[in-house]
Amino acid sequence: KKHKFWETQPVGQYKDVGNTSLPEGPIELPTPLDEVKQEPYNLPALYEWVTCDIDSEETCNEVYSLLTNNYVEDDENMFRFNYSKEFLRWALRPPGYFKSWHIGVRVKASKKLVAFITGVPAKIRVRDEVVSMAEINFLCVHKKLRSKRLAPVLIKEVTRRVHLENIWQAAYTAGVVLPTPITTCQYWHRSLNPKKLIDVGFSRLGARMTMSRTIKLYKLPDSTITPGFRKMELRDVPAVTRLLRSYLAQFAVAPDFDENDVEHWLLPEENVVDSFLVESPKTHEVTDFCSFYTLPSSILGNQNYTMLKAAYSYYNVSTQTPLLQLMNDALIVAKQNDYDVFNALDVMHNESFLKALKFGPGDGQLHYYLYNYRIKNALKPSELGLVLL
Ligand SMILES: COc1cccc(CC(=N)NC(=O)c2cccnc2OC2CCNCC2)c1
Repeated sequence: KKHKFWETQPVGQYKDVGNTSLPEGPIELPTPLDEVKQEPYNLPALYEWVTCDIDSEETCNEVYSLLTNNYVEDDENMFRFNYSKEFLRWALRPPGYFKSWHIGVRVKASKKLVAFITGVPAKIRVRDEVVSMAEINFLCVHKKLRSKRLAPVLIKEVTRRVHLENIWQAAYTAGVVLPTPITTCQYWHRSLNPKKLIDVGFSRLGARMTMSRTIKLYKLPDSTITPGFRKMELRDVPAVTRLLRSYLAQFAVAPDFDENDVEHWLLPEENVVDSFLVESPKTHEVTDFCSFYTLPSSILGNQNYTMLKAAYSYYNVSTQTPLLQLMNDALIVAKQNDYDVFNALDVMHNESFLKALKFGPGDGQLHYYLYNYRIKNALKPSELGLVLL
């Protein structure tokens, strides 16, 4: 029976789709904190819960290795996400984070880490309501422990720990369809190193295309073209926060970033997140912004390469520079830094540049979900202003 677990959860159920009489908002009311289950859920006999201290070099190594060998692969099992240790520390320690939401499962006897799930706190606006949520990510069960029904226990345990902090909603994404997406995004890829992408099977040589013609097709200028285009610095946080908040206001679902959030999520960190802005040479006003995060993938089974260096479009704001030109500069910077591919979802205004900048559609979709929060009508991807890692 499909979704045995999800039919027990406060999420939009298939039977409710289209039922516009149901109000938008929380599906279940909060439980009094003293009625939230105080002890962890039961695990199968040989396993125990552990809170993963991502600051610890040893634990961070264990988390990194578990994900490197057992996390999400593409549909053809040719690539596997390879989040770096510094990326994991960035992703899991935003302002107000809870160590208790970094949850692992160990084998009692060997202490081997065999499963993981995380939450981080976030203020997410849904239409006119700013809701305190947990962003759930990195759900991973070791390949050898699949179909032991561990994932539902991990999800219930992170939910319990989120409830203990008096937070009752969550946001998450998945490549699979569960009850019930708030929107379904298409992902797109822009080749930066077409020769490598074809060699590793990420892309295929187009019909009637030679390799040299393909390399020429994706060639980019050696330097960015927008006057005033530069890396974001700490001093830019107030201006970028203003710019981003007013831009994200147009979307039905978006993060409600304050300056601390912007400093954490958007200040450049090498090999983790890159952010650029346009400072008007005349007025010195910050008029535009673009950013991408770094998420390599292991290449499974290729003689010449082991890693795919991929950039993922993050938050982009255009008020004076055409978004097309701004994103072309982002591609140019990514190419300068030896990225092989630049990925983007068709969220926000991304559709306006995807084809023009020679992105090709990916072969999968990314579904967005809210936990314990009903929205009346599913969104179009262009109404979504939230990018999860
Ligand atoms: C190229 O290596 C891959 C390794 C594993 C999976 C995929 C396909 C895939 N599932 N891609 C995405 O989910 C994706 C495509 C474009 C933009 N963001 C994405 O996912 C992000 C956001 C959700 N968490 C994973 C990273 C590709």
